[in-house]
Amino acid sequence: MMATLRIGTRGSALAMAQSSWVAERLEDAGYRTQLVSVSTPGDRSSAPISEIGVGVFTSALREALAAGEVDVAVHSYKDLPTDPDPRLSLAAVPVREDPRDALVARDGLTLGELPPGSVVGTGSPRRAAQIRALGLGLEVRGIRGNVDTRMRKVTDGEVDAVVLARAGLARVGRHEVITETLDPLQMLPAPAQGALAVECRVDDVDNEHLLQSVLDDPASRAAVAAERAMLAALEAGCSAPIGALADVVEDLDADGRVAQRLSVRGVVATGDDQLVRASVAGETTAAEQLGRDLADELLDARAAMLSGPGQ
Ligand SMILES: NCc1[nH]cc(CCC(=O)O)c1CC(=O)O
Repeated sequence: MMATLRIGTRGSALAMAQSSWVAERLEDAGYRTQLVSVSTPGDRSSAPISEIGVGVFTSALREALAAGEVDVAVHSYKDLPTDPDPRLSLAAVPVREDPRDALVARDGLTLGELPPGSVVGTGSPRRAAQIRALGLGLEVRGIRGNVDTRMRKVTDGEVDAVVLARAGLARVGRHEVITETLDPLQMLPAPAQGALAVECRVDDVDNEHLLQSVLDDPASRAAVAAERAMLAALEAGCSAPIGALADVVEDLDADGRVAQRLSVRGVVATGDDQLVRASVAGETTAAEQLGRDLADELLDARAAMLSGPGQ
């Protein structure tokens, strides 16, 4: 008789939706699962993420996994620190949800329809910098809280709109509140947004193979690897004003054959709300190198902008 896989999860609606989704895939493949709730300091605090730190949502789950209290940890990939944990293995990156950001605005409005002076609530420096750079005269106000708390600020009239990950809304079945899905040309998502990271202990090799064979999606893994390598090379955490999005695209190779390539875009805010953008493309098998190349391009472009002729 096979042992039951204990899946560690945070108690939030989003975390429960994500770990239940993973549990269902495993059950469908014939494995028995059990969800084990793990509470984290990030769930208990309402301070800004920039104060409580990267990894606040994920470290308690990782500790429970490393200690053998659970066999599988399911994280929102974008919440994981870039430093690898040598005790753990990234067994699977399941097929990614829509990575884009979404606007939830009063009266069904889109970004372009919000009158100048409208207040957009977001605690994310990445989202704030990109909203300001649109030049629409929108005011950004820092807010935090779970998906429901943030949406309530719109219905209560405290802000005119909020920006949230589309994937988070979709996973909790609330995508109908979205008034506009933001084009990545205007709003590049956080590296790994919309993707899950499924971890197990590094020495739990059978479990690692099982999780990989049932759950891993190589295209999602490659895209996210490039975005995270860019982030790591820029030595920034999840709350930094950095966006990235990699897409697997069909392209013609040197011999005119259709081949899969990875196209990666990145954006960095300079601190005075100017944005620096760059993009690279290459082999999906070289995802991490592509991410590092993109980081180099962004750093060069930023240096050129900061030292260039002022206006
Ligand atoms: N930082 C919190 C967080 N972590 C993951 C998601 C959404 C799901 C995802 O991006 O995978 C969210 C909420 C949000 O950014 O709106």
